[in-house]
Amino acid sequence: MMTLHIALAKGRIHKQVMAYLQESGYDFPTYSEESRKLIFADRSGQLKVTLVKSPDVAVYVERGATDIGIVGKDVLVEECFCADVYEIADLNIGRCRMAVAGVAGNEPELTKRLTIGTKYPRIARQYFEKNHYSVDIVKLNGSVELAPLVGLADLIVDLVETGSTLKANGLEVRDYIMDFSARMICNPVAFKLKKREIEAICSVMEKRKAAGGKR
Ligand SMILES: Nc1ncnc2c1ncn2[C@@H]1O[C@H](COP(=O)(O)OP(=O)(O)OP(=O)(O)O)[C@@H](O)[C@H]1O
Ligand SMILES: O=P(O)(O)OC[C@H]1O[C@H](OP(=O)(O)OP(=O)(O)O)[C@H](O)[C@@H]1O
Repeated sequence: MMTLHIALAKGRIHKQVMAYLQESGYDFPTYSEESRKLIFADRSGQLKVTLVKSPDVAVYVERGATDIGIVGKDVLVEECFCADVYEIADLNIGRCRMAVAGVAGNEPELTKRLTIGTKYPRIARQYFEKNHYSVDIVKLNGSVELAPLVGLADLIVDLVETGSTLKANGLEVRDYIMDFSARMICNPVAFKLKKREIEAICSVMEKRKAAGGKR
């Protein structure tokens, strides 16, 4: 077997996937959640894992720097990565929904041009265009829930899982746009050359999915 190189989206996804891999018997001697290292080899030589920022996962895979990658579908849709990599599995982890939200009980005047705060400008623009709203999109990089509280935006478009961040900040969902989960993507050349290795890792992840995707 050849070594399979995987790019994992840093954050929730890498933590969950590394826990799965370790529970499934892969041993990464130099890995810990706190480590500042970015690349980890498994003792058996089967896997090498690289931690990268979410929007970069498909870049590494597309260019063949890694064979496969694991990243949220939200990022793939926003970055429009679909043509040059294969999406080979829905891992059923990192499940969340993209929602439009605003200050609870405070509906904005829909006839005026609305300002929308979001980490996902493309998804937000498409949604409001489809619904015939005229909007200004303000691209933010996190803590998006703050924007309507300080007058930076009328509404936000952001991910919701439990709803606790919205609730803690006095916001409510106005509409749901799409559901998302983590996907495995593959470089087309690696898909041919490392078929066996890719099938092996897919079956490890499938077992976890069948077990309910819980740690
Ligand atoms: N609250 C959530 N619950 C479940 N999955 C989530 C949640 N927020 C995000 N995700 C999913 O996990 C992926 C990674 O999100 P995470 O917040 O860990 O990283 P990130 O936002 O890229 O990190 P940062 O912006 O801090 O660099 C997202 O792209 C999405 O698919
Ligand atoms: O519905 P909940 O379970 O509360 O989860 C939703 C929150 O999780 C994500 O933020 P994250 O923790 O990634 O922080 P960020 O604001 O830095 O992106 C998302 O952007 C929401 O803010």
